[in-house]
Amino acid sequence: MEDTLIREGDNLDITKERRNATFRVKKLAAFIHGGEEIVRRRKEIYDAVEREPRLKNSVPIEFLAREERHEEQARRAVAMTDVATDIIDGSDMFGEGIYYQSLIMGRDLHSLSLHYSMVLPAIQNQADDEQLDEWLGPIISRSLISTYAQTELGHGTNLSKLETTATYDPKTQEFILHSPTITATKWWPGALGKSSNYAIVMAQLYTNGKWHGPHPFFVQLRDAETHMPLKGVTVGDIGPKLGINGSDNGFLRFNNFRIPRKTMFMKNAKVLPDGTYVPPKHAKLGFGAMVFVRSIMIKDQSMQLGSAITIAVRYSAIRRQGEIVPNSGEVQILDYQTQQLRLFPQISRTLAFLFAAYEVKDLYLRVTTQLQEGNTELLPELHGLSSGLKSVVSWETAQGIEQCRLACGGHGYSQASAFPEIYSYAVGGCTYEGENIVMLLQVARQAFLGLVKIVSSIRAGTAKLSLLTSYIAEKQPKTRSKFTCVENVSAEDLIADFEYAAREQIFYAYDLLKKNETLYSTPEEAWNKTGIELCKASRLHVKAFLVRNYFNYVSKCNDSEIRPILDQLGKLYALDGISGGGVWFTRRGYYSDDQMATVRQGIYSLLEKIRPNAVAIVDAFDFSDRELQSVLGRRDGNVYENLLKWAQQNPMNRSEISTAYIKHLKPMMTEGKSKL
Ligand SMILES: CCCCCCCCCC/C=C\C/C=C/C(=O)SCCNC(=O)CCNC(=O)[C@H](O)C(C)(C)COP(=O)(O)OP(=O)(O)OC[C@H]1O[C@@H](n2cnc3c(N)ncnc32)[C@H](O)[C@@H]1OP(=O)(O)O
Ligand SMILES: Cc1cc2nc3c(=O)[nH]c(=O)nc-3n(C[C@H](O)[C@H](O)[C@H](O)COP(=O)(O)OP(=O)(O)OC[C@H]3O[C@@H](n4cnc5c(N)ncnc54)[C@H](O)[C@@H]3O)c2cc1C
Repeated sequence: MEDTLIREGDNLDITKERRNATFRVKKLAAFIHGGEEIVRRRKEIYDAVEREPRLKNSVPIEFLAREERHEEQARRAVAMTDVATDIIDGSDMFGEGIYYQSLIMGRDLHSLSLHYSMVLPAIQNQADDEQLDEWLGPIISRSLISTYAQTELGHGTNLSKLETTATYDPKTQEFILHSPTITATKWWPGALGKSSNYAIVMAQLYTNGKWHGPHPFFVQLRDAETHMPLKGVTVGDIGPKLGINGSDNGFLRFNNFRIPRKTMFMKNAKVLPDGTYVPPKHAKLGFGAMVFVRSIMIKDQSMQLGSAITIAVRYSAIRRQGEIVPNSGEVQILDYQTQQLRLFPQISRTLAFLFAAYEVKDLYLRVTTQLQEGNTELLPELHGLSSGLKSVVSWETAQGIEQCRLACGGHGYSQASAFPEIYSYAVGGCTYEGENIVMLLQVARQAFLGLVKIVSSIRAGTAKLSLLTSYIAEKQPKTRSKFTCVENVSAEDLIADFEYAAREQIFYAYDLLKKNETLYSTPEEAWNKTGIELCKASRLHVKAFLVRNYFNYVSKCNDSEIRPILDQLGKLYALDGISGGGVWFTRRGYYSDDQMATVRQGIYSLLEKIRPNAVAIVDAFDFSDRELQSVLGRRDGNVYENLLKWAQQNPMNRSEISTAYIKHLKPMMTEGKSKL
C-alpha cells in the first residue's frame, strides 16, 4: 500500500476527506489484514499481476454477451493459473488465493473454480494414498478439468434422497452409475456444462444389495482428446443465471455408466473387491469439500461487502446534492445523517465478518490436522461455526450491498457502479453450499453448539461446552443491561447483552420444542413447528459470536492512533444490532425504553465521530481500482467524466444508428408518417 492515496488531479472533495483523517491509513490497513507484511505481500501480488501481460483485463466484462463472457473468463482463468506459482503461495487459499483470484476474475466463477475450490481439497483430504498419487498430479498440472457434481434437479438440500445410484458389481469390480429419473439429473455444478472432463459425483452407494448413503466418486465424463461426452454420459449448460455467468453451471445424466472400483474416494469409507463395505470413522467425512468452501467463503463475502461500502462511501464523498442549511451550498451526501446510518454499519459488518473469517480459518486448519490423525472431535464444532457464519454473513452481506447500491441513487443502478455484479455474485452465497435457513437449522440441531441437545444437560449441570458455547450455561442476569451511554459502555457489557439475547432465545426455542413434542405426534413434526424460533436462536447465537469475536480481535490492538476507530466501529456494530434487534434485547425488561433511546443517541453520536474518517477507513480495506471495477468507487473520485467515458465505450455507441432503429423503429415511424 502506498504512503498516501492522494494524487494530483484527484477530486477535491475526496482529497480533503483524506487530508482530514485522524489516522494513517497504512496503520489501519495493517491491522485489518493481519500485519504490515500481509499488506506488503498484497502490494507485491498486485504489482506482479499488473506487470503480467496475460493478466491484462482489457475487455469490460459487463458489456459481453454470455458466451463471450464465458470465453473471456476461461482465458483469464487459464492465464491466472499459468502464472500463479510465480506470484502466490498456492497453499494459502484463505488469503493470497482469494486476493489473487479477485484481482483477475472479478466477481464471477469460471471454468476452474470448482477444480480448485472443491475438487483439490476433496482429493487432498478424502483420497487414499494410491488415489492421491494418481489424481493429484493431473489436478495440479491441469491436464484434466474437474467439478463437484452433487445437487440434482429434484434434491439439493436433502442429500439422503439424492437419486443417482452407484451400484457395485463385484464380477467386474466396477460401479454402475445411473440416473434413474429426470429428477436424478445433476443440476447446478459449476463448470460442468462445457469445461470439465471429470467430476466428483455424489451417488447413493449400493453394494451386495445394501444401501450405504451418498458417497463421492471421481468420474471421467468426457474424452481426454476429443472432449466429447463419453458413451452413457449426457452433459450440458443449464443457461443464464442471476450472476456468475462466466461459469458454465451444468446438467449431467448417467445411463448405466461403468466406472472402476477405485474411482470411489477410499480414505474414509471403502468398498473392498468382494463388495464388503467398510464405514468411515465419522458419517459426514465425505461432506468435507462443502465444509471447506463454507469456511473460505466467509472472507470472500466480507470482501464483497467491503468493496460495496468502499464504493458507496467514496461516491458519497464526491456527490453533492441538496443543502442542509439553505443557501449555503450543496453538501456532500455523506453529510446526511440518514446516509451515514445506511453506510457506516456496513463498514463495521465488513470488519466483524473478516475477523470471524480469521477464526473459522484457524478452526478449519486445526480440524484438518486432527483429521489427519484420525481424530474427528472438533468436526461438529467446525460444521456449526462454518454453517452458522455462512448463513448470517452471506445474508447480511447481500442486504448490505443492496443498501450501498440504494445509497448511491440512480448511478448505483448502473453496471458502471459495479453493484449489480457484486450483488449477483455475493447473493449466490445465500444458496450454494447449503441454503441459509437449512444451515441455521443445522446450527440449532447439532453444530458447534448442539444448541438443542445441550440445553437439557446445561439445566442438569452436566454440559460439556466448548469455548464457543460456554456462555450458554451462564445464568441469565436478573438485573438490566449495564448500558448507560455510548461513552461508558464496555466491550464486555455489549458482549453480555448479545449473549443475554441469544441465551434467552435458545431456552425459549428449547421450551417451545419440548411443548410441541407433547402436541404433535412425532419429534420431526414438533421440530418443524419450532423451526422459526430455532432459526432465530441460531442467528442470535452467531451474532453473539460475531460481537465477541470482534472485540477479542480488536483487543490485540494497542495503537492509540487506530484503536479509537476500531472501538467506535465495534460499538456501532453492537449498538446497531441492539437497536435493530428490538424485542430480543427488551425481553423481561432487560433493556428499558429509556436505555433503547440512549442506544439510538449513542448510534447518532458514533455516526458523527466516524464521519470525518469514513473515506480513510474504507481506503484501509486496500482495494485497488482494478479490484473494485467501479466508476463510482474510483480512488481519485473523478466519477462524472469517467461515467461519460464508460458509457461511450459501450458497444451500442460504436455506430450512431442502431440495428434496432433500422429494423424496427424506422419502419414504424415511416408507417406512422404515411398515416398522417
Ligand atoms: C480461492 C478462491 C476462493 C473464492 C471464495 C469462495 C468461492 C466459492 C467457489 C464455489 C462456489 C460455489 C460452489 C457451490 C457448490 C455447492 O453448492 S456443492 C452442493 C452443496 N450442497 C449442500 O450444501 C447441501 C446441504 N445439505 C447438507 O449439507 C446436508 O444434507 C444436511 C446437513 C442439511 C443434512 O444432512 P443429513 O445427512 O440429512 O444429516 P442430518 O440427519 O441432518 O444430520 C446428521 C448429523 O450429521 C451432522 N452433519 C451434517 N453435515 C455435517 C458436516 N458437513 N460435517 C459434520 N457433521 C455434519 C448433523 O449436524 C447431524 O449431527 P447429529 O449429531 O446427528 O445431530
Ligand atoms: C450459484 C450456485 C452455484 C452452485 N454450485 C453448485 C455446484 O458447484 N455443485 C453442486 O452440486 N451444487 C451447486 N449448487 C446447488 C446448491 O448447492 C443448492 O442449490 C443448494 O444446496 C440448495 O438446494 P436446493 O436448490 O435443492 O434448494 P431446496 O432445498 O429445494 O430449498 C428451497 C427452499 O426450501 C427450504 N428447505 C429445504 N429443505 C428444508 C428443510 N429441511 N427445512 C426447512 N426448509 C427447507 C429452503 O430453506 C428453501 O427456502 C449451486 C447453486 C447456486 C445457486
